[in-house]
Amino acid sequence: MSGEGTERRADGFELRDMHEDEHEQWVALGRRGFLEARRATPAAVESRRRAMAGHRRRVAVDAGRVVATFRSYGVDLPVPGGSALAQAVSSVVVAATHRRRGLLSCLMATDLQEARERGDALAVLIAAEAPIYGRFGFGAATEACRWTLDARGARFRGDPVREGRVSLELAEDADLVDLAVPLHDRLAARSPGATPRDPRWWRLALGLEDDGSGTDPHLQRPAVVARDDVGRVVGVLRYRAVEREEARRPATTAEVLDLLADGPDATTALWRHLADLDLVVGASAPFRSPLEPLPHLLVDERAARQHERSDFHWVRVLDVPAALTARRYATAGACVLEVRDDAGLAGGRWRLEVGADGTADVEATAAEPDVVLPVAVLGSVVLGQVPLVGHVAAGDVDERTPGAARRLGALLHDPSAAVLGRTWF
Ligand SMILES: CC(=O)SCCNC(=O)CCNC(=O)[C@H](O)C(C)(C)COP(=O)(O)OP(=O)(O)OC[C@H]1O[C@@H](n2cnc3c(N)ncnc32)[C@H](O)[C@@H]1OP(=O)(O)O
Repeated sequence: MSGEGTERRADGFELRDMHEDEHEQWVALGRRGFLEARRATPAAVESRRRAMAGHRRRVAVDAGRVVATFRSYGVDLPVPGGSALAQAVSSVVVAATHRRRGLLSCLMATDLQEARERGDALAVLIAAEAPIYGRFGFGAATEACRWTLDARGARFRGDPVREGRVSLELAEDADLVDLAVPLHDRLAARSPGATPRDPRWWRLALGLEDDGSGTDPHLQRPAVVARDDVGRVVGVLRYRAVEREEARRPATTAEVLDLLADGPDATTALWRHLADLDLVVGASAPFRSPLEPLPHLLVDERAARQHERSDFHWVRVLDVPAALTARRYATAGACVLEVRDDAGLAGGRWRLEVGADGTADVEATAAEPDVVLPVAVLGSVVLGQVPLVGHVAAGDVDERTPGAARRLGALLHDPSAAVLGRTWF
């Protein structure tokens, strides 16, 4: 270290907090790093500055130029039945001229160490590519997929709209910020891994504020709000038409931008609304949970299809007792688990004891372990969405007591459908 918070590497690169006058370089590097075609407008540069205020922003600097960026900030990450203090990691970019020289590795090591020292239980991110983060102890903890609905073939089993339990109304973009924020927060609180969306998130998504991501405020994006019989907002749907015509017949698809639904009536009403649109042959909804109930709403379940299923949130455990006691469990049980962590942050041997009320006690122990697993596997299963059984079958889990991995898997599993959606940390 040379100076507070500054590290000068043998190759001369300086790793340190970003100076405020380097913000424009930060934004430019980010846009180049993600191969975006458009330069950031001055409004977008300012918007990014506001968005990142209060976040930890680290850079690598080579001869006065910012060549790498790394941002992190604290979130209350929803976990089954509660939430855990977590470090959200974002804006990870190394200039194309400076890659594979260990810059990300240095920035990540410092950030995870600081998060651990601050007392964060977890770190979380959304990976640009799957091979990047496993080496840092992250495991894929939620999955997302694209659901398509063949509107012409879709017949729904019930009709909650006609029964009057949910009513739909058109909404203007400007009104949606106030309507959607409380609904999303309510749903996210019970959705492991859900990413926070503050009013600014919505203003950007709605094109009411420019962050340079190219959201065009002139595009038509119809929006519908669902209310229950006492007028409470229980659903928000936004979509855009992807127009096509084949042989003088419409082949347009409704691409879902947001579909937030609290309960089966709202879920059915919003999917039915998409299926009933005129001039549209189908709906396509990216970044949804694979547990979306859509097929179960239909007479012909095959009118709904899952595509592009893939990892979404990646989680790294920083503090095993804090991570395991933050969540609730569906069944009682006990297990001694040994966590292996090459980075020396979270390794150890712990006795997990879950009581009948679903809360856990976790204590360090010298007892022989029932199960030995790498920290990345624990990160993958700690939100309850990814089953342990797949990791066992892959040989990543060392089961020392017969049947213990299956019992631990049953303790950790929480099959609640995550609220995902287009999102960013
Ligand atoms: C949370 C987020 O922000 S996700 C966004 C990630 N950013 C991007 O995808 C933008 C484009 N890519 C980049 O900017 C860079 O390639 C980064 C940030 C992904 C990696 O930065 P680098 O400084 O090159 O990583 P670093 O040199 O520390 O690599 C460490 C190891 O990871 C491997 N690695 C890094 N990136 C990748 C990748 N995309 N695919 C496969 N392996 C990778 C390296 O090969 C290296 O392996 P080794 O130790 O066996 O030699």
